Amino acid sequence: MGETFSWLKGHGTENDFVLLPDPDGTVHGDLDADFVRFLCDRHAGIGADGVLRVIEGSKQSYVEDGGAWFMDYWNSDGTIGEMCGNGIRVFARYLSEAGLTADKPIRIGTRAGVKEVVLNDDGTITVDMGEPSFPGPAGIVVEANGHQWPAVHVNVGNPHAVAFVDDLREPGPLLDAPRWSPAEAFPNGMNAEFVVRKGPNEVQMRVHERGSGETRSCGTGTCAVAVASARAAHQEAPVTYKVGVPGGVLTITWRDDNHLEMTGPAVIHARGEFSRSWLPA
Ligand SMILES: N[C@@H](CCC[C@H](N)C(=O)O)C(=O)O
Repeated sequence: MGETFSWLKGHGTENDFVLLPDPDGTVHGDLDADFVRFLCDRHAGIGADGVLRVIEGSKQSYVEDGGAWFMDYWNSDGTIGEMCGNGIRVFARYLSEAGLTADKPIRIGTRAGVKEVVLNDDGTITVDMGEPSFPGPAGIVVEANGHQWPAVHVNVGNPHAVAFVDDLREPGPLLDAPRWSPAEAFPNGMNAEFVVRKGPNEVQMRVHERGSGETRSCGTGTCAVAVASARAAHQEAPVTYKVGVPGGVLTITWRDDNHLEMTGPAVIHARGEFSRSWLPA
């Protein structure tokens, strides 16, 4: 059967990931884009929106402070994202179920810095997502299927364009990545969120993720949407939003220390062994 490696699958509000345990970094070395694309392929591979390689913080060389455990996150098209909000909850769930940590909080390193993650008694997981920033410029426009909307740039470790729409059907099928102008607003691409307000502290959104297409949820996207919604309504921190996505609901608090706190579910729902001899030639 050749050399095998173990994998798991997990999801957070139906944003799904292949996890690759690689504690000392010797199982997968440097992941490559072709391998990630194959793993995420829903027909020929295992199928997922992204890959999370699980490596000890001291065994990785991507960032200075890798935390106790480092989340090596990849989008399904083989590109790297700085941060993944749903992924980090799934990552923490795996660490806990595998008995790899009992820390409270768990310090998880990402390419957007170390995040503190707490497993709550009610089964949810809370992540300190850090401080948002609003790099601008003013006057950003997002376009999909011939429709255009004004958008705001919110960075929560990765870049988001948040656009308020009248109806979530307005953007149409998000088969292609939404475009934006001016071009320099997002030099490294962006994740696009389309949002409708449901109540004073409740919104519903769709997301097209950079590198993964339209997904059923995006944790960093819900953070960007919560803070953009609060600012649009002239609400000040602390404020809590329920953010609905096609795959569930996340609770986002913009704390008075300016940090965003994300709480939501995460499950591991499959595991297996894979032989490298099964990889396409
Ligand atoms: N699904 C994620 C975001 C993953 C990264 C994103 N596609 C990017 O390239 O920035 C989440 O839950 O935050």
